[in-house]
Amino acid sequence: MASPVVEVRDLVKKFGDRTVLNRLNLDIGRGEFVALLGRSGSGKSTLLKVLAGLDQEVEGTASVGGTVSVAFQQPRLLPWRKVWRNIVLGLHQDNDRAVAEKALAEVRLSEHADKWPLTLSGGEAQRVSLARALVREPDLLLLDEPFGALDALTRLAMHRLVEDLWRTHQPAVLLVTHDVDEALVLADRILVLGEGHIVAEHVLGQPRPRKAADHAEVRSRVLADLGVTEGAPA
Ligand SMILES: Nc1ncnc2c1ncn2[C@@H]1O[C@H](COP(=O)(O)OP(=O)(O)OP(=O)(O)O)[C@@H](O)[C@H]1O
Repeated sequence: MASPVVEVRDLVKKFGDRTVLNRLNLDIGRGEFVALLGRSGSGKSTLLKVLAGLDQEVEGTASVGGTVSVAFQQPRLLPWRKVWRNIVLGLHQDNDRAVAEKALAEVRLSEHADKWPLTLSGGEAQRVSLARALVREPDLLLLDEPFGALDALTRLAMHRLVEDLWRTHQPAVLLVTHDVDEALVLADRILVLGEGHIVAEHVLGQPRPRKAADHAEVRSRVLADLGVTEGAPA
């Protein structure tokens, strides 16, 4: 892989006596879209926190070549700042309304610039959160179950939006999800976390959009990796 944006080598993360990540290795290429699946408690969010630089008490190395933005399941907007000010919060040009408006147009929320976050729907708030992440033009975008709290139709619309934004901005993406179908639609590569490290990798075919039929076989294999009997929820 030419100059990976993420290089993780023998990463170990312990909480007290408990080893959550155990000699984990991972490379992500520039502009690559990777989905990370794993059973509840397998350490997905822990890995994202390490990559975001929020947890540095680890053994091994986790290097990121460039800037990182994170979007979480909960949008985490500041309720006392209008939507546009949330987007540019902390940027060096954080009074730059034009920057915020461009980002809002990209997530199709132009008319919401002057609203308060608490007046937004869940899907709208999540789009603001994406705009805030992308306005920093990150080399790596970490998405921690960003669509998990949304209804099914909104989630489908978000998938299309994220794919558009990914094509426009071309960050590498690491998406944590419980939804195998979401991973199949969005990712170039699906990784399965178990026993503290990557236990399976599935490379998905190009070009996009792939056909549903092409997904069926990979879907079965990912579910088997997760120890889920097909037909049962992951
Ligand atoms: N700050 C902490 N202190 C102690 N234990 C923690 C801490 N953070 C996470 N853990 C433990 O580490 C394990 C992995 O947690 P993590 O949140 O990374 O899992 P996950 O795969 O993201 O789970 P889920 O899919 O349910 O969100 C869990 O057993 C959790 O209880």
